Amino acid sequence: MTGAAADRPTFTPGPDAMAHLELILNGACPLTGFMTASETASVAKRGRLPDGTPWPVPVTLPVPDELVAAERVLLTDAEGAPLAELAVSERWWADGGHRLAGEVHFARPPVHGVYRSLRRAPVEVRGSREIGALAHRPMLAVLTDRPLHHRALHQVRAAVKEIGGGGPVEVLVLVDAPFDDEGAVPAVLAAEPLLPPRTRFSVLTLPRAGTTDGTALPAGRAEQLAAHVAARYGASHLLVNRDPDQPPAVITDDSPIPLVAAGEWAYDARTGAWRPAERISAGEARRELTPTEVEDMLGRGEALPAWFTSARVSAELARRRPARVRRGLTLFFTGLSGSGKSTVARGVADAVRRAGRTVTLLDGDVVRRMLSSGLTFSRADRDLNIRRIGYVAAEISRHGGVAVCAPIAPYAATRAEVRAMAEETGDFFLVHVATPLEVCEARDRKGLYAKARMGEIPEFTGISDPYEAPDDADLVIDTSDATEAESVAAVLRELRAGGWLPRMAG
Ligand SMILES: Nc1ncnc2c1ncn2[C@@H]1O[C@H](COP(=O)(O)OS(=O)(=O)O)[C@@H](OP(=O)(O)O)[C@H]1O
Ligand SMILES: Nc1ncnc2c1ncn2[C@@H]1O[C@H](COP(=O)(O)OP(=O)(O)O)[C@@H](O)[C@H]1O
Repeated sequence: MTGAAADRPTFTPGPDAMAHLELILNGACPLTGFMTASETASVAKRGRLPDGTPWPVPVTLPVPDELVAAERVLLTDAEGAPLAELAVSERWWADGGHRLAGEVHFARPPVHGVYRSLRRAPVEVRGSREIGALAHRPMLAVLTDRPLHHRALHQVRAAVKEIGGGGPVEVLVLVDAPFDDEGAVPAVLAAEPLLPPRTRFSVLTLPRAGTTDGTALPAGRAEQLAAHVAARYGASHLLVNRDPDQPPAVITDDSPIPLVAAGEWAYDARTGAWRPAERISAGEARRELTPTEVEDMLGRGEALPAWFTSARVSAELARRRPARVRRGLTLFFTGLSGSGKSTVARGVADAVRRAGRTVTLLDGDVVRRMLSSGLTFSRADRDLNIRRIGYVAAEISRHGGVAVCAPIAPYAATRAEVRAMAEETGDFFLVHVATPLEVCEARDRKGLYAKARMGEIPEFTGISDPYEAPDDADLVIDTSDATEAESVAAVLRELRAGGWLPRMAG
């Protein structure tokens, strides 16, 4: 998003650049600004800045074309609050986009981000330790973006013992969470009583992209980034948990603090306790549940087993991911005009209501009157219309409701945005009403196709404007040869099978 002031435009960085900016502003990296092309190349190649300072990942600022000429740019959060001013020293180009490099000057303490009070800057954590004996105590950093179940808790306790040799060790849990979503934060905090006594928490957002083209960080670089950031927080060691199925990460000499490899722990079904895997007799070792297994159990409303995780963490996860019969759902119909979206959506909404759930029907016509009046059928306006629907649906979902949406939504990228938005607060289910154009046109309930054919309505979907058929639909229906009741029943069947409706309803 760009703003207008002539001499100093404003700009809200995207998620990765925002994470980069936060690293610069809070002192978690050795940089005072965004990298130049040569700094980026050096870091990508050698894991070091040109002056030899070790640093594992590019820290760059991609900007839209209209910002390229700017000398100074005011960087703001998503709500427009100023965060910092960039004094541009270099403009460069990578992977199809412009980048700006230059010093960043702090404007105002950031207030954005979920759990802001827990987003402690490294200096705050270090400062609170630089007195007396604390300064010399080892501090083990644990970076996580997921809840700590029994396995992880055992690994932390074992590493504390290994580092401290019986003496006191502090633990710093760094929770990597997105800015605009609580992520795993509450579930991680729920494990506090089960962690060693001297444990503190800090929330941060690490960049996910390892290169300028947005590809994910390779494993070795992700570990290095974690080690550098942890060291800035004052940690003396970093616990690293390598997936035994993955090839070992390349460890360079550049790690600022020692990496402590977490041992492999498993649940011993014979003794009923977690133990190092090598001490468990063959056939008795049970590995922890996978995230998919956890998600499935939560979806069915089942409590997570006590051998796997604590009741506290389990309760927190159940709060965030209630059983699907109570969880928010965005049921999104897409298809050509006249394909049957409104008719089927109405029938489904009634049945879902009868099943006892709270439903809001966001039908195309009503939305265009209430939320999107004044918008045209240009691509930009259609996208805006769909984003508005997605935003409202996600909020309905956040409160456990079912949002049934029935716009044409012709563009795949915009539907993907809505899916991402909706999945932050609940589930998303996409129904493609794939009735062929000929059938829709023959129905021509509102006489619009005839007008479009005569050129009286420009940009008419399917005639003179595109419709990108989804390849990610959860259900495809064609209403050409079905009755309305049959089409409605097809959708309800899927909702029941997925667990969003009690089995007998409808
Ligand atoms: N140019 C053009 N193209 C497509 N549709 C048009 C157009 N102009 C008006 N209409 C009528 O508007 C309804 C589609 O609005 P939507 O909000 O669902 O469209 S979009 O998702 O924003 O593309 C659509 O209603 P449905 O028949 O319910 O789909 C049309 O009746
Ligand atoms: N199986 C079916 N499901 C939905 N609509 C059907 C079906 N069979 C015929 N129709 C008719 O097709 C038309 C679909 O219109 P509508 O639901 O407004 O479509 P859209 O919202 O996609 O523009 C209605 O006149 C409806 O009666």
